[in-house]
Amino acid sequence: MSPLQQTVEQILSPDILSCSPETSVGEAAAIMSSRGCGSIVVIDEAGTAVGIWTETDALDIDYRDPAIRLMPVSQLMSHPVLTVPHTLSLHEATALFRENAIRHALVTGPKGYHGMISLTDIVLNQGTESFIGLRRVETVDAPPVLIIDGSRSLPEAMQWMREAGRDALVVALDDGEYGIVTQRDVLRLVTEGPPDQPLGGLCSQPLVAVGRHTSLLQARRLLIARKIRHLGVVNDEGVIERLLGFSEILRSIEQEFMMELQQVLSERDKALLETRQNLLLADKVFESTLDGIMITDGDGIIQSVNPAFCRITGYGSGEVIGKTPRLLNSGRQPGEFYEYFWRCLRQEGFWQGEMVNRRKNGLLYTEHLSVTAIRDPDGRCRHYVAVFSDITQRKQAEERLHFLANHDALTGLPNRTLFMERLQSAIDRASESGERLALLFIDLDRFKLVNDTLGHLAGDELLIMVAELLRERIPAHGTVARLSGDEFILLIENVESVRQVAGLAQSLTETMSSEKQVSGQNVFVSASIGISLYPDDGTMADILLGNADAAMYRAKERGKNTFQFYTTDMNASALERLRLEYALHRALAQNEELEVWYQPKVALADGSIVGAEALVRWTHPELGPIAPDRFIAIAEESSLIGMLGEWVLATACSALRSWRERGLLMGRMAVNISGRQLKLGGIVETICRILDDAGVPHGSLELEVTESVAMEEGSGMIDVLHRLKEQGIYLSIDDFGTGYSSLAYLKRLPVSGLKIDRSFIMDLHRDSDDAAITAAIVSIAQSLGLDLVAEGVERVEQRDFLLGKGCTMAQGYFFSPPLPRAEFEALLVEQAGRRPCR
Ligand SMILES: Nc1nc2c(ncn2[C@@H]2O[C@@H]3COP(=O)(O)O[C@H]4[C@@H](O)[C@H](n5cnc6c(=O)[nH]c(N)nc65)O[C@@H]4COP(=O)(O)O[C@H]3[C@H]2O)c(=O)[nH]1
Repeated sequence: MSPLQQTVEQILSPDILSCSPETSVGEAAAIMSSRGCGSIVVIDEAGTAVGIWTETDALDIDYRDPAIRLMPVSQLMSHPVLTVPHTLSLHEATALFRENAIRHALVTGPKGYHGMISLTDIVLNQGTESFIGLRRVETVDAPPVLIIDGSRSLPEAMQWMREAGRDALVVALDDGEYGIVTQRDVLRLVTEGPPDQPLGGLCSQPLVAVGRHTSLLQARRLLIARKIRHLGVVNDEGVIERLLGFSEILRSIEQEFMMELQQVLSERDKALLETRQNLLLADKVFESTLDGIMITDGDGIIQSVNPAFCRITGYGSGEVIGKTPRLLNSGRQPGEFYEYFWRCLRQEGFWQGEMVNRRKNGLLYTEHLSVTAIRDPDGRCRHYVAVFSDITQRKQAEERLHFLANHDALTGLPNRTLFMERLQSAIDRASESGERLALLFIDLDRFKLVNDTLGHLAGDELLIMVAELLRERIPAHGTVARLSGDEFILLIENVESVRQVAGLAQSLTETMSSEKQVSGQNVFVSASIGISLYPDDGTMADILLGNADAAMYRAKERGKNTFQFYTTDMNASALERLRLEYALHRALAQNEELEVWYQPKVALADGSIVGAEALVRWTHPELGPIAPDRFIAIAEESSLIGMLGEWVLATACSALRSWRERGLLMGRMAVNISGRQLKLGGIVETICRILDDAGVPHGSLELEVTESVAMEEGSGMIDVLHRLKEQGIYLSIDDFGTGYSSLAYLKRLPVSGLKIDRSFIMDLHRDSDDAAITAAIVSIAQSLGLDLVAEGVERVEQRDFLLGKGCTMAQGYFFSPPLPRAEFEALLVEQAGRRPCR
C-alpha cells in the first residue's frame, strides 16, 4: 500500500494535550512549556474541542500586561478546530490542511477524539529519507539570518520575531559566540513575565551550526539527536548565513512531498479517466456487437445480456436475468456433452465449440460459443462470460453443400462417394460381427431407347420413378444409391441367406419389368441385377462393387431382366432354391403334389402297431420326389413352414380320426414340428384348433421336437412346450443323442418321450460305441421315467439288441417303411384282423 493510501488513524499521536476553556493563558503556556508541545486543545465540559492555542498565537500576546496571563485561554484560542475522521486517507488529509492553511487537526473516531494529526506527522511518514539524503542544506529556501545583539531584551526579540515573521533569532554574544532565541521562549514570557536579564543571559547557547554543503538528512538527524529545533548554516568562510529550523526542513520536504502528491494525484486522475473511457468503450462494444453476450454469476445465474443476445434468442433481458442458461436448452446435446463442458470450464477456465439451443419461439439455432470463467484473486469463479454467434444459416448451407456433394441431384439418392463410405463402414461392422453383406448392382435394360426416343426429360422422369421404387423396396438394413446414368446399387446388411438375397433380386426384377407411364407414354423397361456377397466374393469395397458389376454383365448376357450371383455355384443353388420355393408355394395352393405318409411305431415285444409317425411327401411333376429334409429347410427359410405344418397336421389328424372311429389305431399320431413353426405367434391355439376341428383328443397327438430346438434356451421355446403340455398334447424329443443335451435341463422339459436317433441304431450291431450309447440312452430314459422309441431299425440284430436292453418301442424299415395312407390303413386292417387292436 502506498503511504498516501494509509489512513490518518495509522499515524496519529494518541496524546491530546488539552485544557478547559477557563484555563488561564499562563497555565496553558506552562503546560505546553513543560510538555515541550507547541499547541494545546481547548475542550469544554461537554468534551467538545472548542479551540486550539499554539505558540504562534502566543506571539501576539502583550506580555507586559500582567492581567493577560490570568485571562481564560478561550479568549485567545483559534477556533473552530479542524476535525477529520480516522478513516480519512493521508492524501485527503493533506489536501484539507492545504485548503485551510493549517497544520493541526483533531482525529475523530467512533469513540470520540482519537488523537492529533499534524502536517509534520504526515510528511515524516512519507519515507522522506530518499530525497532529503540527496539534498544539501544550502538548497533549502530559508531567509538570511537575523542576528540580535545579546544586550537586547527578550520582549524586544519577540517583537522582532513577530514583525519579521520568524520563529527564531541568532543572538550575538559578547565573546564573539552565538546563541539562539526561539518562539518557544515566548511561553516563558507568558508564564513568568518579562525577565530582568538581557538576551545574552537567557538565550540557548552555543548555536549549533553546520556547513552549507551538509546534507539535509544529516541536519535532520543532528536536530533530533540534540533535541533542538534550529541550526545555523555557515558559509565557506565560517560566517553564519542563515538559520535553518526544523520547520524549514519540513517545508522543503513538504514541497517535495506536495509535488510528488501532485504527480500521484494527476496519475490517478489520468488512470481514472482512462478506465472511464475504457468502460465507456466496453459498454459500447457490449451494446453494439453482433455477437450475443451473456454474463452469469459464479452459480450460473444470468446477470446481464446484450441486445444481440435478445435478437438471437428472442428473449427480452427482463425474461432471462435471474434465470439460468438452461432456459435455452434444446435437449440436442447429451448429458456427457455438458459434463465435458463444465469440466473444461472448471479446469481450464474456458470452453469453445458449437451448441444447438432453442429460441423463445421454439425454433432451434446453432451457435458458435466461447465461455470464459472470471476468477477473483483467490481463484474463485465469480462470473462466466459467454459470447456466441448464430451460425444456423452457415450450418444449413454447409449441410446443404454436404448433401449436394454426397447425393445425386436428380433422384436425391446417395451418390457413389457416400455409397462407398457406407459400404466401407458396413464391411467394418460385418468383419466384427461375422455377418454377411450383399451388393446388388442394378442396371436398367433398354434405358437408352427411352432416352433416345422420348428425350432426356422422359429419361430423367423414369430414373426418378425407378429411384422411388428402389427406395420403397429396400429392406430395413439397406442403402440404395445411384452410381451413374441408369446404374443403381443396393447394399443389404445382416443377410440371413443367399435365398433371401435371390428372393429380393427376383422381386426387384419383377417390379422393374412392369409397364410404366413416362411422359404420357407406356414404356417397358426391365433391370439386370448382378450380386456379390461379402465375404464370399471379396472383403474390399472396390472388389465387391467390381464383382457385382461383372455379375450384372453376365445377367445382361443371359438375356437381361434377370439376376446373377458373382459366384456361379451360388447362382445354381440360389436359383434352385428359389425355384423350389415357388414350386412348393404352388403345391400348397393346389394341394395335388403333397401327401402325408405314415410309418408305424411298433411294440418290440410282438411287432404290433402302437402308433404312427406322419411324414410329408412331395412329388414334383418334373423333378419327381423331393426329400423332406430339402424342402422343409426351404419352407423354414420362407414363410411357407406355417402353412405346410398346418396342412400336414390337419391331414394326419383327419386320417387318425377315421382310424380311431373304425377302431384301427387307438395309439398316438406323431407329427414333426419345426423350431420355426413353434415360434410362430399363436401356434398353441392353431394346433388345438386343428385337433378340435378334426375331432381327435389332444392326448392322441404326439409332437416330435428335435433335440436342438427343445434345448434352445431363452427363446421362449420352453414356455410354448409347457403350454402344449398343458393342453394335454404328448411331447417327445426327436433325434435324441445328436445334440448336447444336459440331463438336468432335460429333466425340466415337459417331454414324455425320447427317440433314439437312427445314426446310433444303424451300426449298433457292429459298433461297440454305438451299442454303448444306445444302452446308456435306454437307461437314461428308464431312470427319468420317459417313453423310448428307437428309430431306423432295419435289422433283426438291432431289434434283438434293443429288446435285450429293455427298449419297448421301435420304428424302421425292419417293420415297415413310411407308407401312403391307403397302404398304412391296409396294415392296420390286417393287424385288426389278426388280433384286437391296441
Ligand atoms: N434310413 C432309414 N430311414 C428311416 C427308417 N425308418 C424311417 N426312416 C426315415 O427317418 C425319418 C424319420 O423322420 P425324422 O427323424 O423326424 O426326420 C424327418 C423330419 O425331421 C422331417 N420331416 C418329415 N416330414 C415332416 C413334416 O411333416 N414336418 C416337419 N417339420 N418335418 C418333417 O424330415 C426328416 C426326414 O424325413 P423322411 O425323409 O421322411 O425320413 C424319415 C423316415 O423315412 C429306417 O429304417 N432307415
